[in-house]
Amino acid sequence: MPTEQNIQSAYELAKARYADFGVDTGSALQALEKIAISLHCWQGDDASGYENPDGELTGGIAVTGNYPGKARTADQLRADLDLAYSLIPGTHRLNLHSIYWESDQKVPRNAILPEHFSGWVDWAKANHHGMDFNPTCFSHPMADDGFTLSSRDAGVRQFWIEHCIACRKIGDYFGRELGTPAVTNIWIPDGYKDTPADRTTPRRLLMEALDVILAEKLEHNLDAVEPKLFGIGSESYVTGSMEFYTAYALTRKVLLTLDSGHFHPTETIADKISSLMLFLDQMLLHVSRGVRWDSDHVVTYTEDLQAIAREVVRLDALERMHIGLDYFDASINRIAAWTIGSRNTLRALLNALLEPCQMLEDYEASGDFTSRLALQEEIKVLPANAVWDFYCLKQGVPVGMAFMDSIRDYEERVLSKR
Ligand SMILES: C[C@H](O)[C@H](O)[C@@H](O)C(=O)CO
Ligand SMILES: [Mn+2]
Repeated sequence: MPTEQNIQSAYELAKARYADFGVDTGSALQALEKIAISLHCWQGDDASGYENPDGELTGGIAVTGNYPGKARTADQLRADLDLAYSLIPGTHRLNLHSIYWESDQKVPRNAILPEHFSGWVDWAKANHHGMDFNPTCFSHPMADDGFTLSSRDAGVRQFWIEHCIACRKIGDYFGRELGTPAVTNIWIPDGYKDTPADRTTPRRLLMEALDVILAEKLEHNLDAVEPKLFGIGSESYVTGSMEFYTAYALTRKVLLTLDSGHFHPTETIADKISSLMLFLDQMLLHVSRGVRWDSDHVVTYTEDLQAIAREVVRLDALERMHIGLDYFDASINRIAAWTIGSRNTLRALLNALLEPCQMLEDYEASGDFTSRLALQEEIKVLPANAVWDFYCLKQGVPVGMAFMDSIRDYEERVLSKR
């Protein structure tokens, strides 16, 4: 492990190197410190929640693996999250799903109330986390035929409308209590395995249902809608497609969510952000990693991730972008999955903040594409990691792989005993 002295010296050298390109590493770190990533609670227990923890995960999403020690109670999940947050530099948010209520009795989804989440709010207050929220429109008998808000059955639609309205009110409660608005993100799994005869009716029903759900203005809640290209069992048609939700978000003035795993494998959301943000006020990103048919692998330091981070930073609109993680991996230590994905996302954002944008833009504006390419290649190998290590040191979190020591220790002391 590098000594503090070595980390400091490496940082000074990196600082001077970046200064040659007109980049101030100190300003980049100040900007990074303000970014709050929303950690997804469902990585901690394979999206089981407390309503029917041994039930099947449905809705065309899948968790594979059986790594020991998954959290089975809210207290366990919070303890696991505490460890993850302690290994990630900065102050971050929690993204909660509605099936993580706390109550002595089973609560029907259309009857959940703020009081069922007061334990989470107390914990978030004590630990300075903002919170975000999600209706859970899957893993439920009312979603068994694959349709929820766009179901042709009015009773089914009504149930999910009531659930989503209840969720928005809980989001508003989070926002009010924690002094930072909650983003309540609506994702539904609705779609057909095979070619539909009528593509319009489910979309019209979804549009009408969303209009009812979003009718009441809530001061502390921000609404978001999340498109998807396909899911397992909805390969041929998804009601909530990109075009549907883009048009919906633009006309209803809500946030559009882009999940980086929700598109064709060769399609990146990086190139969509600049276009959409010219027309949208705010956006939610679900940072994920698609691998073949799966949209939810742990976020690694890929070129795609770096390209997404560059677009977010170049927009100069970090206050208008909400950044959350979204993946499920039960084949490795779940706390490590949160930590690795979060640290990678932050590292990609730091790399983007260290980019000599002005130089690149000047070359481009003057038509000097040769120098633009030369500089783009040069900056790939500038010492960003020395700046990252220094940031971790200053934030009091482990540098490099040292975070694994805490995870192994916790695994031995706590997870192995569950
Ligand atoms: C569990 C989440 O609601 C889910 O991952 C959603 O955001 C999604 O991306 C579904 O594919
Ligand atoms: Mn998502």
